[in-house]
Amino acid sequence: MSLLSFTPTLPCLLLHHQLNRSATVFSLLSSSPFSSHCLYSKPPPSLPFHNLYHIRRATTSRNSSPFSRPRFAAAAVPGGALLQDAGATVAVLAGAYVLVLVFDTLTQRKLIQQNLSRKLVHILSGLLFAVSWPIFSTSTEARYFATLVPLVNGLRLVIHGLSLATNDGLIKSVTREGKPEELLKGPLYYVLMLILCALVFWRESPIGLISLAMMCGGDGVADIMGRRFGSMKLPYNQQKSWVGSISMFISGFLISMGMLYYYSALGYFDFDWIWTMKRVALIALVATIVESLPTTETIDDNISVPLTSILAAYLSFGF
Ligand SMILES: Nc1ccn([C@@H]2O[C@H](COP(=O)(O)OP(=O)(O)OP(=O)(O)O)[C@@H](O)[C@H]2O)c(=O)n1
Ligand SMILES: C/C(=C\CO)CCC[C@H](C)CCC[C@H](C)CCCC(C)C
Repeated sequence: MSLLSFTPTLPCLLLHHQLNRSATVFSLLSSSPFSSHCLYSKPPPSLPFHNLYHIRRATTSRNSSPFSRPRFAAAAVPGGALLQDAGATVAVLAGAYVLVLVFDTLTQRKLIQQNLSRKLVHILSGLLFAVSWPIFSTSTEARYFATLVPLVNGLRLVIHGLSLATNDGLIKSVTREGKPEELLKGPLYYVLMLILCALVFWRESPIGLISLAMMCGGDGVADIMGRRFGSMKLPYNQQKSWVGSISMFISGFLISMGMLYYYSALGYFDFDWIWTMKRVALIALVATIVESLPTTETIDDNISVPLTSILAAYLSFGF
C-alpha cells in the first residue's frame, strides 16, 4: 500500500520514483502531523511538515536498515546497521574527546580565554552531536547507539566532578572557575539534555533539533556577545544585557533554521519554510525571554532553555 499522494512537482516525481524503486512504503506515525504522504510543494494547512524518516521497505526485517537515505543506509548485508552504528558511535565519541582536547590545548597555551573556551565547547559539542546523527543507521536501535556518546561523557563528568579521577584538561575546558564540582552542574545538565533530545526526538522530530540549537547555539552566543558588548543591561535583570538577549534570539533562530535545512536536505523532513520560520522565530523569542529571566541561580540555563524550547516547539509543531 502506498501512502504517497502528492501534487506532482519535479521533486515529488523524483522522490516518488526513488521511493517506488525501493519498495512499498508505510508510515509508522500516520496519525501524527508527520506523514509519509509525499512532498507537497505547499502542504495542506493540517500537515505543517512531513517526516520521511519512517519510510521502510516492506520486506526489511526489524533489525536491518530500512530505506531512508541511500547515501547513509547500511549496505544490505547481515548486521550492516549494527556495524554502521558501532562505527558511528566510536567516531562521535572520538570527536567529543578531541574537541575537549583541542580547547584544553588552546586554553593551556593561552591562545583563548577559559571562558571563551568553555562557551565554544558549549556551542560546538551539542550542535556537532546533532549534525552527526545522520551517520547512524536507520534502524530503530540507532538512537540508542547515538545516546551512548552523551551518556559516556556524562559518566565522565560525574567521575571527575566527584574527584574520583582527575582530568585537568576537561575541568579547565568546561568549568568557570576550575573546580571539579562545577562539572556536576551546567555541563552535566547539558549532557542530560543531549540524551533527552536524542532518545525522545532523534531524527524524527524538529523539536529536539530546535531545542539543541537554542541551548547550544543561542545560549552560547548570548554569553559570548553579552560578556563583550553587553553594557546595556536588561531592566529586570542586571546580569543579562540587550546585546546578549538579541544575540541569543538571532543565533538561536538562524542555527535552528540551519539545522532544519540540513535535515531537510538529507530527506528527513519537508517543511513549508514560511510556516516553519514563523514558528522557529516564536520559539527563539520564548527561549530568549526565559534565558533573560533572573532565574539562573534557581534553575540552570542548560535546563530552562532546552525545556522551554521543547514545550514551545511541541505546541508549535506537534510531536
Ligand atoms: N542574555 C544574556 C546572556 C548572557 N550574558 C552575559 O554572559 C554571562 C554569562 O551568561 P549566563 O547565561 O549566566 O551563562 P552561564 O552559562 O550561566 O555562565 P557560565 O557559562 O559562566 O556558567 C552573563 O554574566 C552576561 O555577562 C548577557 O549579557 N546577556
Ligand atoms: C561546557 C559545556 C556545558 C556548560 O554550559 C559543554 C560540556 C560538553 C561535554 C563535556 C562533552 C559533550 C560531548 C557531546 C556529548 C558529543 C560531542 C560530539 C561531537 C562530534 C564533538
